[in-house]
This record gives sequence, C-alpha cells and structure tokens, in this order.
Amino acid sequence: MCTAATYKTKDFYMGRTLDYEFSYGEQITITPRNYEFDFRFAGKIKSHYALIGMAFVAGGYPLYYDAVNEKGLGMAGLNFVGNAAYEEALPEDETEVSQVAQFEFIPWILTQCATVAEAREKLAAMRLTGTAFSEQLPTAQLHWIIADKDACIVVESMKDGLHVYDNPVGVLTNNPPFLGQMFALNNYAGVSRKQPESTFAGVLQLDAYSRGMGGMGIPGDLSSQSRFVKVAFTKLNSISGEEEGESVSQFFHILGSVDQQRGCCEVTEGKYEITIYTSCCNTAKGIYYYTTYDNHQITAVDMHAENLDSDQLICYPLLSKGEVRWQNK
Ligand SMILES: C[C@H](CCC(=O)NCCS(=O)(=O)O)[C@H]1CC[C@H]2[C@@H]3[C@H](O)C[C@@H]4C[C@H](O)CC[C@]4(C)[C@H]3C[C@H](O)[C@]12C
Repeated sequence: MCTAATYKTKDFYMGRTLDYEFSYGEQITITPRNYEFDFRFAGKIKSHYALIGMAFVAGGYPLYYDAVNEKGLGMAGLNFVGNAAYEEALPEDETEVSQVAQFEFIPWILTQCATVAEAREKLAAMRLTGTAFSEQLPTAQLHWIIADKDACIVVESMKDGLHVYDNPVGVLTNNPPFLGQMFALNNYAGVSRKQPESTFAGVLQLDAYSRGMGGMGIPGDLSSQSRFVKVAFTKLNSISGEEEGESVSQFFHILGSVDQQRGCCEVTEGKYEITIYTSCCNTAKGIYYYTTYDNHQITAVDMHAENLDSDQLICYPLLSKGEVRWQNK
C-alpha cells in the first residue's frame, strides 16, 4: 500500500509513503536539465526541466516512483492493481498523439510541464501504453497524483480510457478507483476535530469521556480505502507553523498516521508490507526530505546544491540505518 499527500503552508509540499514487502534498490535521483531522455515512441528530449525524486536506476535510466521538477510540479505513482489498464502501442503512422510508456510517464510530464494546467494539456494529447521497461521489470499497474501549489489531479488509465480527475483533498492511496475513494468520505461527514455533542437520542445525555472523540469512526486499519479517509482527515485538519522545519515536521506526522509496522499486514506467508520510505518534497525549493523504516531522522537532498546543467544522473543511496542520539553518554 502507498499513500500520497500534499500540504500547503508558505511553500507547497508533496510526498508519499512507499509501502511494500521488498525494495528495488531505489535512490534519491536528480535528473539534470541536459540528461537525454530517449522515449520509446515519443523521440528524444535533450534539454528539459530538472527533476528530483525517488527512482530505481536501471541501465542508466531513472525509473521514477515520485518526483518534482524545478518549476514546482510534482507527481507520484501508486499501485492500482486490478484496475490499471493501458493502451497497446500503435505504429507511429496510426496515431497523431504522443505515445508514452507507463514507466516514462513521470519524466514525460515533469520534463516538459511547469504546472498542472500544462500537464492537463499533455494528457489530452497522449496515449499511455503498457509497454514494459524490460523482461525483468514488467509493466507496473499504477495510478498517479499530479500537483502544484494551485491544483491537484489524479490520472487513471482503465479499460474505458484515460481519466483525469480534480483532487480537492490532495490525497491518493491505492484501490478503489479515485472516485470511490472520494465517495467513501461521505460516510464520515459527521466526524470532527471538536468534541461531539450528545445527539444519540434525546433521552440520553452521553459523556465525551475522552479527548479526540470527534474523530470516532475514522478507520485505523491499513486497507487503502481506510488510509485514504485517515490521511484526508489528518491532512485537512492539520495546523502547523509556516516555516520550513514546522511544515516538514507536520507533513511527516500526516503521513505517519498511516505508517505500516512490520507484522500487521502479511502479503504472503511470512512476508510483510512495511513503510519502506516516507518522502516530503518542498516543491518550491527542490528539497527532497525522507525517512526510512529504520531511520526516523529526516534526511534531505537539495537539487539546487547540484549542477543542474549537467547531463549525468546524480544519485544518493537511502541512508537507512537509524541512529540514537544519546544525551547522557
Ligand atoms: C510497488 C510500488 C507501489 C507500492 C504500492 O503502491 N504498494 C501498495 C500495494 S497494494 O496495492 O496495496 O497491494 C511501485 C511504485 C512505483 C513502481 C516502480 C515505478 O513505476 C518504476 C518502474 C516501472 C516498471 O514498469 C516496473 C519497475 C518499476 C521500478 C516500478 C516497480 C513498482 O511497481 C513500484 C516501485
């Protein structure tokens, strides 16, 4: 399971949890402006916006899971198993729109678009194909969240075509399809950050015996629908200071509300899904913050500390070993 969220204070933040039972060996990866993208069908792009995000680099190619570009547009891919369906690639002379393989989708949008509005234009003239990166890395079944400081959308490629939805909540998990995730919020219309009134029945005066009872009914299990509701409630009620440290700290608390602990979700005999990493990107400053399952210290990589005019990928392996800061020895 995975969860993505956006958050706005003085700057705009976007991030995700990557929940899975194994890691591909992903790294924080910066793609500078002159790294040449050779798209399977859409030709080459030699000069483009720079990106920072999490990617598995295979044969020198950045297979991004989530990223933001230097203009402040961000995007993340989350599992959409059983619902994702892509187009068959057509011969070039049989289509007038750009064909983009699903593994190229993040770089296709983020190298060329500065805003969600521009991304929408690209989406209107695009076919998303199920072309696999390689035999060893077959097609991933995903849907995507795309956001900038002013707008957020979800893109779902399904049997009945490519859907683009406004996302007023700025949260995405896995299944069901996004409209189903949104609809489920109706079931929680009565929850609140405030203590509940006793409205059960006029004859009873019920006692709000604990703090936090306004949120009673919000699910706490790890299913994707439940995580959607939990993170939507947490994010939309979040209050923090505007400064960088306060904003980043609050963001990790928002996604921490759906953190997956080893042992609670068995996917096959003896294999457990865990939150492998949690990310938070300041989209204005191009800083990628992350924690890992065993390293709760927030680590950061700043794209602007690199030579963004280079043509070579820049990778930082995840610092995944946690350290205890002793105070008395
Ligand atoms: C498994 C990851 C999603 C995690 C997730 O959503 N888990 C939820 C599980 S469930 O639904 O609730 O069951 C996805 C997110 C991004 C994916 C990767 C990226 O799309 C980049 C490439 C794409 C290639 O086609 C396959 C390898 C790959 C390297 C993908 C492997 C895997 O599918 C990743 C890592």
